[in-house]
Amino acid sequence: MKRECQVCSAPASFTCQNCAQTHYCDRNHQKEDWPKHKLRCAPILVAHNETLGRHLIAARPLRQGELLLRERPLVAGPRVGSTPVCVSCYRTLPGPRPRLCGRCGGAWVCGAPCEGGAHASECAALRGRNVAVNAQWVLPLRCYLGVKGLKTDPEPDTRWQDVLGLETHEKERRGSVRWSVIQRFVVQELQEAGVISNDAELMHKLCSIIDVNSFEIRGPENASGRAERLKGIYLKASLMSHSCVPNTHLAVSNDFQLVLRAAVPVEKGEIISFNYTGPIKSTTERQDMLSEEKYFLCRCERCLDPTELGTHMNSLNCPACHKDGILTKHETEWTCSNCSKTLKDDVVRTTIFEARRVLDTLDLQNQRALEAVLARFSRTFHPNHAIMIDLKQMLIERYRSNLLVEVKPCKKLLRKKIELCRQILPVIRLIEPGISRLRGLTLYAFHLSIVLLGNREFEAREITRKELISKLEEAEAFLKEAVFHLSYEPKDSPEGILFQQAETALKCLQETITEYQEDERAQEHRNKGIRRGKRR
Ligand SMILES: C[S@@+](CC[C@H](N)C(=O)[O-])C[C@H]1O[C@@H](n2cnc3c(N)ncnc32)[C@H](O)[C@@H]1O
Repeated sequence: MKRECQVCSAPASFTCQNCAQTHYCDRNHQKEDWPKHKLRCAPILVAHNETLGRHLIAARPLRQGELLLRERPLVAGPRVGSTPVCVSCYRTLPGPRPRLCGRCGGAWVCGAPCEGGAHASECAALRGRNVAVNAQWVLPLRCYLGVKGLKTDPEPDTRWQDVLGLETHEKERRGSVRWSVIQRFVVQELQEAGVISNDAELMHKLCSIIDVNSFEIRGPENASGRAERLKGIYLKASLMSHSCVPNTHLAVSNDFQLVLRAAVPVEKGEIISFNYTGPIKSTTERQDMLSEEKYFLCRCERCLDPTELGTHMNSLNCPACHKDGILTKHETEWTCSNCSKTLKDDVVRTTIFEARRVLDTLDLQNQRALEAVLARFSRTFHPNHAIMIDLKQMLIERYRSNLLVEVKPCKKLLRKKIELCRQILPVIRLIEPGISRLRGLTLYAFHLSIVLLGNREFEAREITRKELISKLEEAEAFLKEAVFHLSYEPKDSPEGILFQQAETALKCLQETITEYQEDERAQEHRNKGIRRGKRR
């Protein structure tokens, strides 16, 4: 195909290296066009097909870690089911009697500066109406006011037009439980408040758009370290399709900037994906979430494989032949790999549902309770079942906190923590190939326990210095890998802060290893001298 210069339409001999989509006749025209071109230059393109609808693909081969997209949300706000947060800065409200906005009189804010900011748009709409703001409808109302602004604002933000073009799945949603909940707690309340009058249909559409397209973002921490989860609409990122084995790493910084990178090398034309459900869910759970909330059936390699890529995150132990047989799902039935036992799908679903209920109500501070549930569930679930991996992560976190308060970290606890990390790391590697936040965090926890245990064992003369060095070298390899994964986290996020600690820890560990190696060499030298002396 003949290529034309973007500026003068002459035959083009240069191509933009980043997007591989725009061409120029010479470098001067490329430079001249850059201020305009940089606004839409990205190595990913919007494509369309029957199954996925609009989706993103790689415009050229992508390297691991390569930046694909940086985007700010068009709008953000509290998510449904949020605890009361300040409607402007989103910090969890302090104390039992938070302050009401002095202008609209209906929204909780944490102080006078928060009466403007993100709250400004609905504040103006609610003024004089004597309405108590409900966190459930703050984000839908913001979207509604943005869309309305297309007609009423003297200089409207045309991006709201694009919001109206986002996927809604309205047909599937109409008449559903979700539809009734929105009718009751969003549409009806806003109609009663006199804010949306005859616009019930538009409000339903906007709520559908939020449910199908929004991203979860972490709000800022309040003084006690608590952060609320929020929702934001990112116009370009929302075109990305789902895969249970995604090829991107997605991070959102404290100022809500979304940064998307290639988690693995990606070929030109390959679909760009991320995991809508989060990684630690079984196929049964992911499929339910995706069909109930996103209205599609995932057909990715992980979902189609009854063993979930060999991880067995969806497998149960056979109740007939116990741990020898593994039950996996085939069509609508679960069959044992070892005997003729079968289970009906609804029986397994009830088991998973009950187990999740137990997990949701567990006291995470109680190590013994967590260990008891792990032991109990290990009779039913494969050791790598998503529920078991979740529990193991909870225990790793519990052990970490318990170890922090000990002057001399308990060896038994360290061994338990190491064992759990060892068990979950291979699973994470398979379901989150390439750059992975979860892998970075687990590797960091893993390395630290190996170092602490090695030191304790060496102090107690249970291992030699040589053995300690080899343990520290093992920890160093894990820490290096943790640093690699965490280096892609936003600097101001908890994971980004851990990255800085990990980098410092790596330097210290390398120095310690060098010191021990020198001591070891000096010792060997002395020993050789002694042996020579004895021979003489
Ligand atoms: C956030 S939107 C993505 C953009 C959307 N495809 C569009 O055309 O606007 C999510 C919707 O995309 C479709 N989708 C995303 N990933 C999919 C997948 N792996 N298989 C089938 N449909 C998918 C589903 O309809 C889903 O509800």
